[in-house]
Amino acid sequence: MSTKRVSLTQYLVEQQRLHGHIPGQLRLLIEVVARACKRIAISVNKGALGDVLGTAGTENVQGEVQKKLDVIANEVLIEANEWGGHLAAMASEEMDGIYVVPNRFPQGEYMLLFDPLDGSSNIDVNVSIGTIFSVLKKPEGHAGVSEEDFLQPGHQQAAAGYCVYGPQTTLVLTVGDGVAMFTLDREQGSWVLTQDGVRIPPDTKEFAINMSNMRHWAPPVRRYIDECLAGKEGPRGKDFNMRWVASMVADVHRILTRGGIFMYPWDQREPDKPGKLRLLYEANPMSFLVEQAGGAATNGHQRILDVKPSKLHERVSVVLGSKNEVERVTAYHLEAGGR
Ligand SMILES: O=P(O)(O)OC[C@H]1O[C@](O)(COP(=O)(O)O)[C@@H](O)[C@@H]1O
Ligand SMILES: [Mg+2]
Ligand SMILES: [Mg+2]
Repeated sequence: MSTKRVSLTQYLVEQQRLHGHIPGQLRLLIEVVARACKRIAISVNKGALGDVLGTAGTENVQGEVQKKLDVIANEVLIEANEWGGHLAAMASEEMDGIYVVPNRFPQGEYMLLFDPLDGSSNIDVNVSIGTIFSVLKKPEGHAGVSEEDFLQPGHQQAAAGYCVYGPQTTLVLTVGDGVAMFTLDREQGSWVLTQDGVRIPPDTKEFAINMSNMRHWAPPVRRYIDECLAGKEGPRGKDFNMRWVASMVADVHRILTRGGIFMYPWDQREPDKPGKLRLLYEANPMSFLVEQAGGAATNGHQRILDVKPSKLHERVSVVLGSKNEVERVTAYHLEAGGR
């Protein structure tokens, strides 16, 4: 496919018609999500002019202080999608339970999960933030929809993606046939395909981790980072670079663009929590994208996409990116046993 002015709609129609990858309902659902992201991008760009910075004065179910944009982005996604007619229910980082689409709206067979605003700590300092989403099919065989229906392993996702609000606004998408990137053309108001068949190189010299947590890490993570830090003279025989944006969307976008490894591992500050990031609407969609681009994603012990969730806001340890590095970190965990 030529990358010359192919719109998101054209790309999706092609996926639907020529390759038979996606049903019509899913195509339209993705278009609604993309439209919502455009609206969120407008609010993000307004910043102080739109009175969207700062805290909302409320907390979400996970005890995190909500920023105004967390709340705005959540509302935009719900409002856009409940009219779409393709959904049975939605779930979000910012909502305690699931949101069943009321029956005054048209009903559909999909379920949408999202982190409406990822990288909240970067909103007020004008650093890249994003929206992450995951699409599941509602299980057949029963009427209605419950929280239980959302607890599917990530390999069952029908589609996943994110939108990064940075120097450019970019939508990154997979429907299970590779990864495509679309850049928002603000003058035209349209998403233009700017990269198809995204590939993550298997090797890298760049890692992303919050180093301030080093003293709390488990030994396998410590071992991996120590070896990277030892550089040319160490066991890896090469110098490594480090990047940490602290917006998962931006860190994963860099990895999809030029490779690297991203880790938010379990640590001993809260030993009962498997990690900081959420499985269903952060780790799963990102893992689907990374695998579709030839990378790997594990929780240190197993493929993230094979983890069977037990609750909606479940957390997970995350190691993702360049395949050979992710396999190395996973091997260190398996050798060490335990965490
Ligand atoms: O501030 P820390 O500990 O480095 O954590 C950064 C991580 O937290 C997150 O911001 C969590 O996402 P939310 O902003 O959606 O809560 C990730 O995007 C990022 O990777
Ligand atoms: Mg997040
Ligand atoms: Mg968030």
